[in-house]
Formats: sequence, C-alpha cells, structure tokens
Amino acid sequence: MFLKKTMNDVEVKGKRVFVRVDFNVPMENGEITDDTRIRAAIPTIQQLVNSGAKVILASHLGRPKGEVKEELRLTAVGHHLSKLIGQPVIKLDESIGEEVETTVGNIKEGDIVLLENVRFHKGEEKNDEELSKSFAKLADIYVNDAFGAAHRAHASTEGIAKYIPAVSGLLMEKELNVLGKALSNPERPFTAIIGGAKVKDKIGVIENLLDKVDHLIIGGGLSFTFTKAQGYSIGKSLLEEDKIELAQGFIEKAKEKGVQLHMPIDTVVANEFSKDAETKVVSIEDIPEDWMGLDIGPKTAERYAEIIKQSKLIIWNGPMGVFEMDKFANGTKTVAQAMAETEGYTIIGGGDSAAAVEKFEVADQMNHISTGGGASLELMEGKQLPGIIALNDK
Ligand SMILES: Nc1ncnc2c1ncn2[C@@H]1O[C@H](COP(=O)(O)OP(=O)(O)OP(=O)(O)O)[C@@H](O)[C@H]1O
Ligand SMILES: O=C(O)[C@H](O)COP(=O)(O)O
Repeated sequence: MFLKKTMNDVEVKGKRVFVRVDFNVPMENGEITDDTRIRAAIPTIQQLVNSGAKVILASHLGRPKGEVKEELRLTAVGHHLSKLIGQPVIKLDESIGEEVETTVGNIKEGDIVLLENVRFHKGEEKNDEELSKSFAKLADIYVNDAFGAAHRAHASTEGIAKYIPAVSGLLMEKELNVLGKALSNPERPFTAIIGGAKVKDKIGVIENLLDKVDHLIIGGGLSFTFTKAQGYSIGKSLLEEDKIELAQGFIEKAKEKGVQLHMPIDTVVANEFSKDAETKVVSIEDIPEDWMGLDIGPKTAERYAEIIKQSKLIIWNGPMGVFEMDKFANGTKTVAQAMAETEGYTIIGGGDSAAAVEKFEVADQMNHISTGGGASLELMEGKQLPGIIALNDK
C-alpha cells in the first residue's frame, strides 16, 4: 500500500504542475541510445495533459556539477519526447528565473514545457533552499515521477516539496508498489539473484534480503570473494580481500536463517581480461593460479535456472559475468532466459541487469523492469528514499 498522495488525489485542471522526471538517459554523440526512462514517464505526462494541466517538466542529465555543459543540455531529450507524445514540447535554456517564469505564466492547458538540466545550478545537488523556492515559484503543484533519482535529496527532488503541494506521479507509484510489495509481502518461494562487480556495492542489499528471501543466488565478479571465503583458490579473479570475513558471515547467517544460499560450483576462466582470451570451464575448486573467472560455469547456470523456474517471485540485480563479451555472456543469458520462462513474477532491479535483458531480447517478458539503478538498490537495502518521504501523506 502506497501511503503518499498521488496525482490522482489532486485537481490539476488549469494548474501549473512542476513534474520532476528522470530523463537521465544514456547519450552518444548527442543521440539518445536508450529512451526507456522517457517512455516510462509518458503515462504521467499524458494524463496531466489530458486533464488540462499546464505541464512543466524538470530533469537532470549526467553530472555537470553545477556548470553549464553544452553536451548535457536536454534539447535532444525534448525533441525525442515531442515525437513520442505527438505534440510540441517547449524546451527552455534555463530552469529558473524571470524568462522561465514569464513563459510558464503564459502557457495554456495541455501545453508541455521542458526546463533545462537542473544540475546546471550548484544548488540542485546541495538541496539549496533558494533554488528549491525558485522551482516552487514556477508551479501550483509538484509531482515527483523521478523514481530513478528518488534516493537523492536535491532541490528538485526533495527541497521543492516543502513549498507547494507534493504528490507522486504514476511511474513513482508503480515502482514503489511493485518493489515495496515484493519486499514486504512476497509470494514464496522468493528468490533474489545478486551479481555485478563488487561485494562492497551489495552489502546492504544482501544483508536486508537475507531476512526476506528463500533463495539467495550469488554470481558475477563479487562471487569470487564468496568462493575465497569457502576456502578455495580463485587465481586472478576479482577479490575484495577486506570483504572475505563479511562473506563468511553471510554464509553463516544464511544457514541460521534457513535461507538457501547458492554460490557457483563451476566457472568460465580466462587467461586475460579480453574478448579474445583463451577460456576453459573448471570446477570451482580447480581455478588455475594464473587464470581469472569471468562467468559462472554451465552447471551453475543450469542450477540457477532451475531455482528461478521453481520460484514464485524473483528479483535480479547485477550480471552473472562479463556479459558484454560473448565468451562470458552465457551465465547472464541463461539466467535472463530462465527469467523469461518462469511462471514466477520477475523484477529487474535496473542498471546492468536491465541492459542484459535488453541485450538477450527478453525484456518484454519481464513483469517489471525498474527505471532506477541506485534507487532500487537502496529500496532493496530497506532504506527510505528522501524523494518519497518528502511527498504529502494520504
Ligand atoms: N567475474 C567478473 N569479473 C569481472 N567483472 C565482472 C565479472 N562479472 C561481472 N562483471 C562486470 O560487472 C559489471 C557490472 O557490475 P555493477 O556492479 O556495475 O553492475 P550492477 O550491479 O548491475 O549495478 P548498476 O546498477 O550500477 O549497473 C559488468 O560490467 C560486468 O562486466
Ligand atoms: O541514473 C541514475 O541512477 C539516476 O538518474 C541518478 O543519477 P545520479 O547517480 O547521477 O544521481
């Protein structure tokens, strides 16, 4: 149950509505390479337009650190949004100030304005009071639909909510309902798959999930610290020496809590970190001294696929290997396909796992792909997100 007011709880007709979206999309040479986040914001924007709101969109793009960076302007995003939504988008070159105030004062019901990158102002990331007030001055209502940035307490994600009525958008509500329900009232068996590069980034997540899941599956670069903790040699595989004890602690804790912790039983090793490396499959206890594990092995992948298919709810965060290189993509691909085939409810926790299900062409078979990387990780860690706390209670 979502306990914050949503845009369905307020009258927006004729009102100027400041909508914080997360249009922080990947770009190459001025072109948007993945528009998922823009498409995900369309239902909110469309509903506001249809309801006769005057829509003022704000977002960050990249990390310009309080300076104007030409390549981080939102101009291309504005063009793309206009194409997707089928109506003009008035793109401004500033996000505050007199000119912006005049423009938003003159727009009509159903019009869409897109402000410039809010991180061109130093006050954004500092959650500066003056900047928050300048944003608030532009509108009658604040809608936060930027789930991907909800873990940031910034002027346009948190500060502004102190000055005008503040509610969630439809994407924000959906993300929180799906992830929130999974974490508070999961269908069982509940399985979490944790991969990616480093243990250090996933400590909080593993800790929190050990209290909730039936199966915890470990893969990716971080699995080698667990392998080492089990007493095996790992050659030149990724190791976080200072996290070995922690991994041992997780193995113990899983036993105490009756969580089935699954770690790799075999691995694809390579003689160097390269797409052209020499490779072989070895049992986890046989990793040669000069080689590095860059993917889970086929037996491990099959085992993980079985567990996924027997689960009612599965959350996946982080790839099983260096899936960007074909020779080390099999583990991540097998997991992605099992996620597509399972009858359980599948949630992708954003970031690289979202890129992986796209790459293996199973994205449309997932039940939910989160638009937040850091934000969904923090939710999985059991943290409260400042962008959500700031909204008005129901
Ligand atoms: N065995 C391995 N050795 C080295 N690198 C690995 C290994 N397995 C996976 N990786 C790399 O880890 C990277 C992904 O890790 P990272 O922790 O950044 O991703 P993530 O958990 O999906 O997080 P984010 O949401 O930030 O993208 C990939 O680029 C992948 O190549
Ligand atoms: O891409 C993201 O995870 C969000 O847009 C937040 O971006 P940030 O990590 O630069 O704050």
